[in-house]
Amino acid sequence: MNRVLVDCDRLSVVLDGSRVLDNLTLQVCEGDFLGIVGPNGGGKTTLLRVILGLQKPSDGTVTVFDKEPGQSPSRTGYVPQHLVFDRDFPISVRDMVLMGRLSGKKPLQQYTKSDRERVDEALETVGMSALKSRRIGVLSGGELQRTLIARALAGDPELLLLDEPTASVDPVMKTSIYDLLDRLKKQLTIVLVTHDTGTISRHVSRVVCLNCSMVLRENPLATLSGRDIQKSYPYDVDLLLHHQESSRSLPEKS
Ligand SMILES: Nc1ncnc2c1ncn2[C@@H]1O[C@H](COP(=O)(O)OP(=O)(O)OP(=O)(O)O)[C@@H](O)[C@H]1O
Repeated sequence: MNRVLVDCDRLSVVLDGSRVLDNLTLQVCEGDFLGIVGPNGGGKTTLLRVILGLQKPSDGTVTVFDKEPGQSPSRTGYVPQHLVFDRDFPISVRDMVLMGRLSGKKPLQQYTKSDRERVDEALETVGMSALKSRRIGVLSGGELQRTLIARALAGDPELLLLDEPTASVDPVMKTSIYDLLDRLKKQLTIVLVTHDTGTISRHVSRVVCLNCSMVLRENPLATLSGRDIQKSYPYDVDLLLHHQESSRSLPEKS
């Protein structure tokens, strides 16, 4: 088995009196591309926040790179679901991506030539080089997502956590973000929170469902059925099971 990077053992998180995660046991190993699906409010973002050290567990233990969460910031890249910023603030795409090099720097320490080179590589990787001088406030949803992915990559992480990176992008940009993740998964361990249940099976190596009753079911992809995913959602979902050569729909509805 590959090295365990994230180890959640009987993790529970209670927020404002509600048990958001309940007794969750989960490992993320080096080389995994793990998809996390589940309904709105199912605790997906909370799980990422625990892994990042931004949310303390109420019960259970979590280690990330064999340490307490948050102790290895330069090894973990994060692409948040929501970015709150002033759209009029005059910061360029390149400046935003440079922030990915801040980890480990002392206050007011200058960026180096190698920081800037790494940023240009990250922009190239996500296909944003041509827009590097553009103000972030005018970017489209897909361009902003690519910028945020570049910012995460600029820190040279070993583990990349993405929270719904395709939530507000059109189908073409969605495909291109998945193409990018397919390339990145050869070098990085990836945890992807998404509602794209019909798409992810083509890309990820494993899927974890955090469902309405906050009970975790973890299945090897081969045994994850349409009914399993449908049970996690309070409404009908369309599912496609993709094999390497062909695809077929799963008509199961509970
Ligand atoms: N700081 C907080 N205080 C109280 N409740 C919170 C807090 N943060 C999150 N919650 C609640 O915890 C639950 C899980 O939230 P979380 O954002 O983890 O869900 P999610 O699965 O990522 O949802 P979505 O798919 O809508 O993004 C929600 O009901 C949310 O309102």
